[in-house]
Amino acid sequence: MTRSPHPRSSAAPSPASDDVPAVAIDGLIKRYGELVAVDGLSLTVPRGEILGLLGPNGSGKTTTISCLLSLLSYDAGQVRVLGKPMTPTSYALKRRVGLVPQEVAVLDELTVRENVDAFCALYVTDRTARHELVEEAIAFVGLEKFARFRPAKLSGGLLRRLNIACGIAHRPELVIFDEPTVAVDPQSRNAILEGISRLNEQGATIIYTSHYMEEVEQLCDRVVIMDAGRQVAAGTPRELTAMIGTGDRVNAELLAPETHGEVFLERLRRLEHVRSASIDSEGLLAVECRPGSHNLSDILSVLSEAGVTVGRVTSQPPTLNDVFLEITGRALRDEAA
Ligand SMILES: Nc1ncnc2c1ncn2[C@@H]1O[C@H](COP(=O)(O)OP(=O)(O)OP(=O)(O)O)[C@@H](O)[C@H]1O
Repeated sequence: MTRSPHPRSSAAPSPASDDVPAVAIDGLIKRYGELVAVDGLSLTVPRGEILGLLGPNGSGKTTTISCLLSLLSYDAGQVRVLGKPMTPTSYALKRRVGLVPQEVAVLDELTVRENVDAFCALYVTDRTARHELVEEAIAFVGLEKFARFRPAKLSGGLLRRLNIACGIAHRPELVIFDEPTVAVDPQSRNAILEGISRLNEQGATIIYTSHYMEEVEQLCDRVVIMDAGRQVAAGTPRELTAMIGTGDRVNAELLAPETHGEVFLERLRRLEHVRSASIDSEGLLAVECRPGSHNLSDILSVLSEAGVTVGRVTSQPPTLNDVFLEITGRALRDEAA
């Protein structure tokens, strides 16, 4: 997705309407029988933002999106999109929003071009205008060479790109991506993330749901972390990682780990900036530091004094997974396939 630029969203916000958030959700509750899938969620997305909704499978992201678009009824709460209440029959409002759903939703009997045209026709009736929009959307996702192909001939990554073209061809002001990179090869994944950034640069507000914290960290201005239908934390990736008690993680590959006792681990744990130290079954030493500065040389000195020889040493700043772990006691990845 690196070809011709997609022009600014057709109804780019006027300066006056910039004050109206793209999305305002207040006290949303959605139950499926006994199960509370969304539990009192409130969320505001200012215009121009890329908001990441991050949470493990089943945390309520898709249900939130479906309620937001009035594709599902809900039990309590209010939803306003681009300043207006969203209802099942808000057709004019829906024209200003694009959804790229989690499951690829295209028509098998139509070609790539016909698919994009069919989705665009839901919102744009004028054929000439639509022709231009369709060609732009196909170029935007880099599918020009495949325009005459049917979906069955496309790889998983290309199918995802077609799914995106179908969701954005009508140039929506707000675009919602629901886990668009699941089961996608790295090249297509990068192309998708790049394309989303470009859409945002051209004026679209983005909501991006994912259980891949790396993508959310890379792409999003602000992140809302969900668990069991609730918002458990919100902020920029930097704010979120700064608010927890975990600092950098130092990992060191221990050579002949079986020859070392536990004594040096105890010494490491006594260092002022060390929060925890452990060795996994493969002989990898993991030292979790406290936030702020830490002294790698202290750690290496303890190892050297104890006669421990190390291979590769790495140091990583805290991630959104650490944030999730600290708040919920579970890792995002445990539940995310
Ligand atoms: N139609 C439904 N009927 C009953 N329960 C449902 C239905 N859809 C979703 N759920 C349940 O609601 C909860 C939230 O699901 P939802 O799909 O919104 O989560 P998610 O964070 O989007 O996860 P995923 O990435 O797996 O889709 C889960 O426990 C799920 O099993």
